[in-house]
Amino acid sequence: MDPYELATRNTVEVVTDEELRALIDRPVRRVYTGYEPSGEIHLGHMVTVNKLMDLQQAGFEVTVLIADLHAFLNRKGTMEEIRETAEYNRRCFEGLGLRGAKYVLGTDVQLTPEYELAVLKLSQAITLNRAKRSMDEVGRQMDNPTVSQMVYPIMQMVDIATLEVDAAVGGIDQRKIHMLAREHLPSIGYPAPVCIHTPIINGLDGKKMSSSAGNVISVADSEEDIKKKMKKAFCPPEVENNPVLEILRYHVFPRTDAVAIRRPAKFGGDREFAAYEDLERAYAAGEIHPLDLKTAAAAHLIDILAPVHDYVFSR
Ligand SMILES: N[C@@H](Cc1ccc(O)cc1)C(=O)O
Repeated sequence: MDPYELATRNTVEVVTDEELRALIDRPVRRVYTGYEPSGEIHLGHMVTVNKLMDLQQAGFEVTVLIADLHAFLNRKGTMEEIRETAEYNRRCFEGLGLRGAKYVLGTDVQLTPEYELAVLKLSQAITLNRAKRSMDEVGRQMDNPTVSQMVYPIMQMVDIATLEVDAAVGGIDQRKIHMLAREHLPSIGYPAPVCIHTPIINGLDGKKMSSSAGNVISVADSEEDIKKKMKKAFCPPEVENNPVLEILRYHVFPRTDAVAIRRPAKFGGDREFAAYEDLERAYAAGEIHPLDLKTAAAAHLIDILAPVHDYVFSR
């Protein structure tokens, strides 16, 4: 696959397309994603992990920021609690295939005088209103935001300059922060980053994904857990809001050449798909039973996650 196609497949938006094309022509190109340390690394995180792997294959140098201070500012726990999950998360990302990436812990780069000065400069240029709105889909309990949650997006902007990356990858929920970065980083002497946005996928029940709702599959899940959860997954006969199809599209196809759907002979026997679009078309046409779709998705997901699970927990 050519670098442009690798960079853009399964994205919802690239800002801007021309800038991405120009970047791909440069001999050295750097991209990053930041993650707040999280109790479990799950299918939601894996959408951007897969995109970073695409970009690595497209010749980008990849940095993964484990944003411990950001998690703290966003009221996700004490610094000690967050520190503990940070190391675990790094193992998960490596296990998922992000080897050879540069891993940076937020607190290791965010407490220098230069970083602080950049934060202060930008904080003087950005209105409270813009800062707050940029956190709409990222901040916790934003009906009652803290000052730290206004510092958060500004630090995220300064991360881009500090890590010296040309491009930022994130879910579409990062869009408003990224737009602020594009607008304001030039004022501190740093070029506007190219922004690559991936979709936010639904939980297994078709509702908003959340670890506490238990509607996610994570790296910590065993084969049995995955089977059980997939069996219960919401899988309507249509293409819209279908979490099983989303798993096949964003997690299975990027990591495999072909997906086999096993069907009883009386329903036409097995079928194999080399591209997601073909499978989606067949499903929409009623040629694949939801149960057979689920079984195939579960089997592939197990193949993908079992070695990750082993890597993370075999110590
Ligand atoms: N805002 C990201 C985390 C993040 C933090 C700092 C960054 O520089 C980048 C990303 C999230 O919602 O999880």
